[in-house]
Amino acid sequence: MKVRRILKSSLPNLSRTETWRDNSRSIYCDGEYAYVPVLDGWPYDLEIPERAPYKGPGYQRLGDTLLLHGASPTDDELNDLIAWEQPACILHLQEHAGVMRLPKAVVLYGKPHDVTFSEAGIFYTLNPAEIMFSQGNRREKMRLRSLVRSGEKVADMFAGIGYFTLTAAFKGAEVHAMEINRVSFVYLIKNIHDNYVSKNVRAQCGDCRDLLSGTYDRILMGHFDAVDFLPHALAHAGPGTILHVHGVGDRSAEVAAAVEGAGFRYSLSEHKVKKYASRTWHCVWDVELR
Ligand SMILES: C[S@@+](CC[C@H](N)C(=O)[O-])C[C@H]1O[C@@H](n2cnc3c(N)ncnc32)[C@H](O)[C@@H]1O
Repeated sequence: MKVRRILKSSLPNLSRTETWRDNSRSIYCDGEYAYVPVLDGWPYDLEIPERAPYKGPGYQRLGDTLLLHGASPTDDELNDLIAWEQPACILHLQEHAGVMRLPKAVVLYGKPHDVTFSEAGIFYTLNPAEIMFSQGNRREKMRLRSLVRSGEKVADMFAGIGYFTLTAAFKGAEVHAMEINRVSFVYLIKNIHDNYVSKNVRAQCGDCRDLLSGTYDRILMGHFDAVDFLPHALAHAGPGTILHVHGVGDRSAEVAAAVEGAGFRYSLSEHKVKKYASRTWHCVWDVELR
């Protein structure tokens, strides 16, 4: 592979739009130097051997931090991954525990820290050792983006660091974001500010059951136990309100029973968000009240 050798410290000044740069290949770093792949026909400093592709366990990248799920990697797999991705930190996520879905993470390499990354034009900052971020919800965020209309009054009962709040605010909705975990709430406020949607979001730290107020056009219930919170959500809904109720497995009958119990006529549709376990899906039920 033909490369130009530059100081690693000057990487932030290197533009992706340099005409000589081969963006289809990754930059290789070794010590204080970075080796930037060069397109055919352009001057280069040296040729280095093609790297064998990484074949170890799958991982998720958030900024400069890698997250591994499932079985622990062997030492060889870990070393291959470090050489391949050159991360600052690698975490092995074992579970998301309790109602706050707090990650239980073992640090395999480096030191956990705040990471910033963008997804579909929205910037997120969080510390992945303290807060969950599911990239599997990306399709659901895109779906929400296509549904939300400017000026809608939206409640996000489980806002986390802003996964759905920011998406709705970007579409011009007036979002009431509620989050019980103080650590997540600090990131939520930062992410609202950093994405310039402060005028569209009212964020409150506390239990959504106590914070819901008035009637909403749309209610986002992004928690696996959302069905249990339906009576509280329905007390702040009216004809025309749309609820997005998340859950694992088939809980549509429970959703229907809660909505009927509150005296509403409704239409209900199910959407798959991501695979949760073999033959079990994380689903969202859209309920439109009449
Ligand atoms: C699954 S996480 C984040 C959900 C996010 N919408 C997503 O799609 O990834 C659920 C969040 O709900 C928060 N939470 C749990 N119970 C809550 C409650 N009663 N009121 C407000 N927030 C709550 C947790 O702290 C957590 O940040």
